[in-house]
Amino acid sequence: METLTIAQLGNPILREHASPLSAAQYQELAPFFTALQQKMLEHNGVGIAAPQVSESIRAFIVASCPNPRYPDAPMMEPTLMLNPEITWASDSMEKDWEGCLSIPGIRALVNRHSHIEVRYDTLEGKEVKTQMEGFIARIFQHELDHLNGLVFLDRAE
Ligand SMILES: O=C(NO)N[C@@H](Cc1ccccc1)C(=O)O
Ligand SMILES: [Zn+2]
Repeated sequence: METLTIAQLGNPILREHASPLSAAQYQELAPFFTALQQKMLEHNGVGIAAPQVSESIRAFIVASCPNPRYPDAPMMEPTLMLNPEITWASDSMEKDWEGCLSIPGIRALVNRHSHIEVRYDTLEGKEVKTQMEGFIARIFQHELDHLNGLVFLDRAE
């Protein structure tokens, strides 16, 4: 697999509806997911979606951590989420600043659900159901948008 490059806004791949993964694909994609996380870290990202490196599949990494781009971000273990879905979202919304590795140098205020319940599969094929709030819920919603051909500017207030 050649080195990954991050697609920039204007690249049609960012506007595609990404394809679901079959569980048979999970393990064979392990090297790709390692490269995806590395690419995110190289850019001080707190999340990254597969379509951003031109792989239109339903997978992303949520990896909130304090870094130069988001000094106040909460700490969490970087988590690979396969075939992720929101199963419940609060009526309450909150606005906060977002950026995107595909739209460098631009931040915008985006309204997101304050609390969500989600499901996703792990690389080992285990289904995880959990709830998220605040900045981590925000990152999840931002990444899920990428799987559906949306970017944060589409929702900027
Ligand atoms: O472009 C991506 N992910 O798609 N990375 C974003 C993730 C993100 C999402 C929501 C709020 C802040 C930041 C980043 O700036 O690290
Ligand atoms: Zn993004």
